[in-house]
Amino acid sequence: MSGLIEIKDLKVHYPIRSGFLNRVTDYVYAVDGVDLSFEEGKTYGLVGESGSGKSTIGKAIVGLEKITSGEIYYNGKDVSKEARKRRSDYRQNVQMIFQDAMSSFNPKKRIVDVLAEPIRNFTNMTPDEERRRMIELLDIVGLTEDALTKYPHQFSGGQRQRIGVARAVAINPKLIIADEPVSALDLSVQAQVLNFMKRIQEEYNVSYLFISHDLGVVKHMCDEIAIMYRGRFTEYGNKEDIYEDPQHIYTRRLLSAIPQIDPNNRDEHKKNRLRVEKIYQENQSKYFSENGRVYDLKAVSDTHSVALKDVSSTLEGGA
Ligand SMILES: Nc1ncnc2c1ncn2[C@@H]1O[C@H](COP(=O)(O)OP(=O)(O)OP(=O)(O)O)[C@@H](O)[C@H]1O
Repeated sequence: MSGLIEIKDLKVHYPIRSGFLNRVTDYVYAVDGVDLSFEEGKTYGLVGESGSGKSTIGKAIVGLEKITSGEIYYNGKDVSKEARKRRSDYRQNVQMIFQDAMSSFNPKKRIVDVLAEPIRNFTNMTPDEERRRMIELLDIVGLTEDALTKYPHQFSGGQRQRIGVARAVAINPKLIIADEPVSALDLSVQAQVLNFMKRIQEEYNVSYLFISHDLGVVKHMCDEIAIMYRGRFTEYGNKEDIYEDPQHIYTRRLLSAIPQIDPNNRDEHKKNRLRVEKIYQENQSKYFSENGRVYDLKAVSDTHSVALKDVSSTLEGGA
């Protein structure tokens, strides 16, 4: 056993019920035999098309989804049964950031209560220590103490997501599952949140499982990458190998959907970035078309590369 947390042959099958008696007639094999080993302070990317099972893996690891079979080893012990217990040592060490902080925060709770919840659940801090910890957490995500008395709706989407990051790291977890953490944000804000996540990693040596459909963001954030297709990993490896020498046809197809822009050509990069941001701001919509092709603007982000995902064929196929 080498990793901090090890996932062995993880399966999550959802029963499909039908008929008058509501009998189980089939299963959705959402996750169907996945192995993953997390080391300290590293970021693992999980990419794949919609419905391939990415979120289900994340939820199963954090204990929000019941696993059908497989093991989760933490400190050398199989904790797959305790993963769903609210206050176990494992649950303290594996936290989650959701795509939309607005829906994961209770709108009636002030930020002081949002941040205090994990601290009170998992630590024995005095009220003074608790407050100091909250101010330290806000500081690391670029916010000040006055945020504590406000409500979630009083912040911008990016600020809320930064508070989500602060809450996830509040009790020093070893692993944070980040499920599409920036895909609901405007392009200009995405990079900011990602940079705060990187800074937190440097400070606390936390590992991330970074779930995204955006290969540009994954390239920027991750050390190791798993490509997922129909509940399984079709390819797994370090970033360089996956991007420079993809072995599997499905990975090649995913990568080729994103035209790469030479990262050394800064002028070109900047010009494209500004162009894409302008298009996004003007359109405020997911898709935009140019020269007969349709592009997915939400697939555009990342501080180092700018790319438009050509989704013409998907749309034509789905129409
Ligand atoms: N509670 C559920 N009951 C039945 N099927 C489910 C349930 N949750 C997810 N699924 C199915 O499991 C499969 C994997 O879903 P999952 O949400 O993990 O995919 P994903 O790769 O995260 O997709 P997306 O990128 O769209 O979020 C899909 O076919 C989905 O419809």
